[in-house]
Amino acid sequence: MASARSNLSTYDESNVPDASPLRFGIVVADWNRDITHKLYEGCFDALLKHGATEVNIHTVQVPGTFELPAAARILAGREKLDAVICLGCVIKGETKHDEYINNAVSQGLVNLSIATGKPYIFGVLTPNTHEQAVDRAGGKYGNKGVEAAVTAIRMGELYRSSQTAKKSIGFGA
Ligand SMILES: Nc1c(NC[C@H](O)[C@H](O)[C@H](O)CO)[nH]c(=O)[nH]c1=O
Ligand SMILES: CC(=O)[C@@H](O)COP(=O)(O)O
Repeated sequence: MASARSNLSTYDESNVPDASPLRFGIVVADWNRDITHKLYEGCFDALLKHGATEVNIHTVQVPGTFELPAAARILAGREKLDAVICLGCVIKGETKHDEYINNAVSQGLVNLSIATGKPYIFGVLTPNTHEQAVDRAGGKYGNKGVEAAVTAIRMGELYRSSQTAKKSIGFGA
């Protein structure tokens, strides 16, 4: 459903678990930083709103969206995390470069999620214009960073409970 019909910042709060036990990574791309920093603000505030603590939110910045999967994997190897949120904005140019970035990053993050069992969240805007990005970074269609945070809380809780179950029946983490 298009963002115009389903605001990115609107969700069922009763469906969001307590985030206080959860540990999050956030990786933010510098490209289009006027947009990505708005995504980060929305994401960070949404995590805190649902109980996450600042000490459990680990943030790194990378040059561009293409670097998000590698940095996310590095961060997940350095910190014990229940979910890793990746924030970027790839605005269509004259060539197909945007398609190569977006396809690589989306595939990379889903591959990481499936291979590791840990949720890597795709918080990347792929607009045709800067205006479309503004609309989705705290504008009239909400904030993609909020959507990414809520997804990370729900998936992070699922991951953490799976790790707890493993320990309870004797499997290592
Ligand atoms: N054009 C955009 C880029 N391009 C840079 C790539 O993400 C990458 O850093 C470079 O290809 C070197 O590996 N990145 C964005 O995040 N957004 C863009 O619109
Ligand atoms: C998506 C991008 O990397 C963008 O800056 C490329 O622009 P262009 O396709 O006009 O070279």
